[in-house]
Amino acid sequence: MKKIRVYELAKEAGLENKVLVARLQEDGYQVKSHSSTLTEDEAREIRVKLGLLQTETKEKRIQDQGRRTIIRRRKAVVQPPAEEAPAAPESPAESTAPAAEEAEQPAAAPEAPAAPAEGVAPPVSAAPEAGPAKASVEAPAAEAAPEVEAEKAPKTAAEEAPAAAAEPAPAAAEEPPPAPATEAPAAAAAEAPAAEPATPAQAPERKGLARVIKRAAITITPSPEERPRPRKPEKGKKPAVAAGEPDFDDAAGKKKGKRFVKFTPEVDRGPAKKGAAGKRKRKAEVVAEDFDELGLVPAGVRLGRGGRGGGKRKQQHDKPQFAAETKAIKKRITVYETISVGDLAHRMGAKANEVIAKLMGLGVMATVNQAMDFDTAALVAAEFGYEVEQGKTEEQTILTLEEEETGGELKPRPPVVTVMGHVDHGKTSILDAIRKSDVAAGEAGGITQHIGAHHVRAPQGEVVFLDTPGHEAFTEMRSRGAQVTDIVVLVVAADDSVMDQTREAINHARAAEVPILVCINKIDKENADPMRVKRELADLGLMSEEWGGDTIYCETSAKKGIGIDTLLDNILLQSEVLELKADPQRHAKGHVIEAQLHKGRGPVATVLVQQGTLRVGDAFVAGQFAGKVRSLINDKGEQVQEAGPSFPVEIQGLSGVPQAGDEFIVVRDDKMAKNVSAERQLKLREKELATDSKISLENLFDRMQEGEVKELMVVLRADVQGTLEAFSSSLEQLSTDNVKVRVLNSGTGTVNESDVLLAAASDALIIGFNVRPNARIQELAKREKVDMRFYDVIYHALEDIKKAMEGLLEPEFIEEVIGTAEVRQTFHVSKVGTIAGCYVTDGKAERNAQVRLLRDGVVVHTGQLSSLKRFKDDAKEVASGYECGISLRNYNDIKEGDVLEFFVMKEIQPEL
Ligand SMILES: Nc1nc2c(ncn2[C@@H]2O[C@H](COP(=O)(O)OP(=O)(O)OP(=O)(O)O)[C@@H](O)[C@H]2O)c(=O)[nH]1
Repeated sequence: MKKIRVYELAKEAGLENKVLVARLQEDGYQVKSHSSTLTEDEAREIRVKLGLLQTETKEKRIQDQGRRTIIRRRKAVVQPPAEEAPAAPESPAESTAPAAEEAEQPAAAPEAPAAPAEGVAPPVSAAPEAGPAKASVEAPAAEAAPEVEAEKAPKTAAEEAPAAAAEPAPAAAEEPPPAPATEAPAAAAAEAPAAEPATPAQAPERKGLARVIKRAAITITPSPEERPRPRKPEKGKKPAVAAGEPDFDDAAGKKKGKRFVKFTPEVDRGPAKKGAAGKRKRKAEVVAEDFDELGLVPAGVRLGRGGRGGGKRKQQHDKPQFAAETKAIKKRITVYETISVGDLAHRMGAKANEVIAKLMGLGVMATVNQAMDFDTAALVAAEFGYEVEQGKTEEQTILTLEEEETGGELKPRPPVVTVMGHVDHGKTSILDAIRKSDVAAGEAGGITQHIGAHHVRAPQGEVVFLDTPGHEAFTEMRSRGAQVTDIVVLVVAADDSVMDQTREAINHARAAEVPILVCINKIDKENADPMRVKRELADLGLMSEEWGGDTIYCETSAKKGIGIDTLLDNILLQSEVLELKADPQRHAKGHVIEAQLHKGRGPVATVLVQQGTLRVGDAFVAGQFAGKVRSLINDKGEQVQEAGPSFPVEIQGLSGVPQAGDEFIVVRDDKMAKNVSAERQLKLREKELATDSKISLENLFDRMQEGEVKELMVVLRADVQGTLEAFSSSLEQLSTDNVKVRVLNSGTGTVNESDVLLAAASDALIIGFNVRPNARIQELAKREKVDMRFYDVIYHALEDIKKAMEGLLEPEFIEEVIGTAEVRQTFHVSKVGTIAGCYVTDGKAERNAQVRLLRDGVVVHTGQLSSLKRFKDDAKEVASGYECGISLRNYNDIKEGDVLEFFVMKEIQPEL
């Protein structure tokens, strides 16, 4: 027999796995997790409950109903309706439980007769009412009073509204009316205005149900607490309305429904979706539900579906079902990772000030935009009587589905290559030469469309080249989590030697653990000396195969087209070793290589498919944007219908422009794509507000303790090579059994952008000696949350790192740069020394601040001011945009173009 997994049903019902699992467990199914299996019969039963059989034909539904009816009849056989009916009146003022029972009884009475006559319909109507009433009592009630249809009620009630203990009463009131109208009032007496004469509803099966709806609407009028929540009755009604399904009856008024819909984030909406109407409703609600599920909708904010045609009916169906749960749930807030103070207040319907006050009470100082973690949010929410629950994101659901997705077999895929090297060593020329050897390009008349990557079909095989040569782009992609390159081709000019960027490229490729293939270019040049290049590279650990190493070397002349074939051969050889494979049958997944807003076509993105096959019409998420593939264009500018693994294609159909390096993933449908997109946008916002998680000397020890850090990676910069070497060797000696210290990249001169990107991508620290980064780099580091530390003395840096590794680093002071000034002119005044005529470019210059003199980003001197003047007057401080005269204490070597950086040391308050 075919087994069906819970998550499949959850997917069908658009429910979260855990919600469905909980519900099934509640219903007595033997399920443990979303991957538990169910028999077909069980699945069918559940689908009926969840309203998923709505799409079936009428006849089928009728059959379903019939099945149910049969069950009921069984009970009907036992029927003691008449007896129970009388019982009801006796326990009028009882608590909910009794009320429920009573409700059932009366319901049973009327139904019993109806059932035989019409089948399912009548019982349904009765059931719904009883259901809500029983919520808590359900099971026992059903058994105890083997009423015919009452059963249904308990079932549905159980599924939908365990929480609705208090409300059931009113519902019950409605139900009883039919047969023992008198009892109804009695039972409901305590609770109920709801007791309105629902009687007519039961009499005629479907018609009656329809009527009930109207009444239900009337019922709503009672005070909010008493609102009857007739869930099951809907079943009866639905059939009437929507092709006789056994669903439910929206006894609840439209108004009610709207109200409830607002709050219910993860309420099981399954049942509501039953009928054909349910389907429609589902669509109409998509947005509201999605946002609600995501917790994006603050409590109290209506997620109304507007007054569009059909909407009302849909609402009615939902409402009753959620009604019971609503009360409990509206006091619950779903938080994913963090939530801002403002958001939390909004969702609780409280003022941000109140929340801030509570936080202060807890010893936390926060601003309205500050993010709180889950635990803090839970504490604060509790103070307001709210419960906070950890949200499970749709993204996690995707991951689970992905894991469970059984695709086809893994097939070999072409390698993806990035070309790196020093400026002018010939990267672009090599790419051009390779492109010329592309058979397909030749066929297409050499017309190529620049889409950021090209797929070369050489006689030797297929290779994909990324068109963004250089290690910066490579590392920037990697810092965004995109590891798309399989092989790095390192271009070194034979007439030149290993240069700075050659070294950087090697370090970047190594940090990404991507194999390097060396291409010695420009061998046509007279002064070409490939051997020298090989020797230099061997010193850097890239030993050629012919010398016993494992690095493949090839020699080319991009200009003359020499060696290009060999280069391609070698790339394919290397890729064979890597055994690159992908499953073309899965949902497509890959990364955005580049994206832009095109004038006529809107947002377009070039993606590299890494897994599965991407097809026109696929719903997808790229970064924080959702979309549906409208068209696919390959690197030759041709429209294609699909793209398999390693193929770069340009897609149209995005809702926004993603960033290079963003993940691209095809999902089940548009709805899921939108959900994930909304989730990501929310997360991004939260992340921006949240504190960083990157490595820093302060958090090093904690992260070591948590086992997150096994290797401390460092990017070094110093004014002179000697310092670098001395520091590197001492630093590596700090390695312990638990943590290895590794220098990722080092170089002379100040910190540059690629250092920051490398550190960000590799979770590394940047340490500089006598160098200072410019404002742009500081800004970038801040954005990428990279910890940069600057020292004058090697010993201090080593001491800090050692302390940090031992958890003893207690930063008491932190340097705060308050301003910078540019030296525009210098004057020498005898007995005073050099006076610098400066222009304050940023912040302010302060007489008592410390100052650092920078020349080309390198610290030349650090000390204090001896004077700060505005014209002839001494000044305490000079603001940005003004000129001033500055002299430094005991230092005269100031030159035009130097930069003065003013800073103060601020004491850090120890954390409580
Ligand atoms: N003689 C000779 N010149 C070459 C060869 N390859 C490239 N060149 C020349 O070297 C110069 C730089 O080549 P590019 O391909 O632009 O180098 P690049 O590494 O892409 O340079 P950037 O994009 O600036 O980083 C150009 O003038 C090319 O014509 C070669 O194999 N032989």
